[in-house]
Amino acid sequence: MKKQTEVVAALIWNGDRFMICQRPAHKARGLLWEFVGGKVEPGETKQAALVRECREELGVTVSVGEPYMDVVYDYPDLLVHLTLFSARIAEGTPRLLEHNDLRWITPAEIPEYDFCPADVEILDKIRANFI
Ligand SMILES: Nc1nc2c([nH]c(=O)n2[C@H]2C[C@H](O)[C@@H](COP(=O)(O)OP(=O)(O)OP(=O)(O)O)O2)c(=O)[nH]1
Ligand SMILES: [Mg+2]
Repeated sequence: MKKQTEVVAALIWNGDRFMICQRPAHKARGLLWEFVGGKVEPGETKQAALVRECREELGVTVSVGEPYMDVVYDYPDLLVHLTLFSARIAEGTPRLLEHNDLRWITPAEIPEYDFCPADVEILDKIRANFI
């Protein structure tokens, strides 16, 4: 049986737009869009992991809020348990230290992007909240 991998990610709003990031081409699920984040390391809290990942990937310090939603998704290579937290940027301006691209989009623009399959359920919830 595949071991479940804990992944954390950030839902960051700026007015009526939220941030999405395009995964680098060379990684699993390359060039698909996602929420910034990554795998929780052993001994680390989810919140601390999210702060670390946002520093590593975008060079910003985030303040982590409440969990917005969590999903489990069974990829061929990985069983992901993804927890998406509401977060805000406390310090810094996002830089592409790892990602291919970054956009701030409205919920109405969600269909224009190809997201990681695990995120689809989350994006449905975001859209539903803004209809
Ligand atoms: N960060 C992030 N990962 C996601 C999302 N949706 C989704 O299916 N994933 C998957 C993609 C990856 O296979 C897995 C782990 O994310 P990751 O590649 O960002 O992990 P990481 O930053 O720790 O990178 P690495 O050390 O494994 O290279 O979770 C999402 O919205 N954000
Ligand atoms: Mg990552």
